[in-house]
Amino acid sequence: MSASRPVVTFVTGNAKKLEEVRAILGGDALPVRIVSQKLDLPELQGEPEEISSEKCRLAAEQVGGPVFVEDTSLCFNALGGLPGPYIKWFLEKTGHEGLNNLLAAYPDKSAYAQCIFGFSAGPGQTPITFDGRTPGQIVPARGPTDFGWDPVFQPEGYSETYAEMDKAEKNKISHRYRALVKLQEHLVAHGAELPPPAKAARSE
Ligand SMILES: O=P(O)(O)OP(=O)(O)OP(=O)(O)OC[C@H]1O[C@@H](n2cnc3c(O)ncnc32)[C@H](O)[C@@H]1O
Ligand SMILES: [Mg+2]
Repeated sequence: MSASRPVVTFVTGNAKKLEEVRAILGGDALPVRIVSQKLDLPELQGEPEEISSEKCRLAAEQVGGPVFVEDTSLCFNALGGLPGPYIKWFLEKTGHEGLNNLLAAYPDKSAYAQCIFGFSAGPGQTPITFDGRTPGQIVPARGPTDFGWDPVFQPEGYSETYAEMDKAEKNKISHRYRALVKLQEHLVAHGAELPPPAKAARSE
């Protein structure tokens, strides 16, 4: 039975994102089957919503069927929301310490993590976006360093950084969780209308 469910491909080059998306979405409750494909898609400059939407449009063309992607931003309030969608490059070039140093001149260390999922029913189908935000503070790095900027982000109301938190705990309050709940609702409501699996989608 599960083999005939429409297939939706999560396109990402990031294994940790995939791990969290799988953990949050869980097993068989959806009317669609989620598979994944590792593609490094070009990302435009612009507002996070446009980046996610355009990334999704390209993913749908490349995969040739229903897809979703996500784009994650880390936004510092003192810097008007930067680095925002460019956090990947800031992190890569300056590291955790550099991210803290960016805020050295400002008393306001508040930030928010934002995740925007883009979903498209297939090539030529306009992407829909679903966003989720978690507010917090930028702090000196604490905890394991296996996922991006997790060690420097301490969510509001918690004394641990994302990195120090239990994975399950992070997944209950994270920006990714909050956005994914909305995508999940959409898939529950409309997933069965998607075309049945035609081309076998790749899974990894
Ligand atoms: O292929 P895609 O899905 O684009 O994967 P990516 O790693 O390029 O991801 P983004 O373009 O969304 O860039 C977001 C950056 O933030 C990091 N990141 C994403 N989600 C995170 C999270 O929940 N905690 C910590 N770091 C995260 C990620 O490793 C990137 O460096
Ligand atoms: Mg990317």
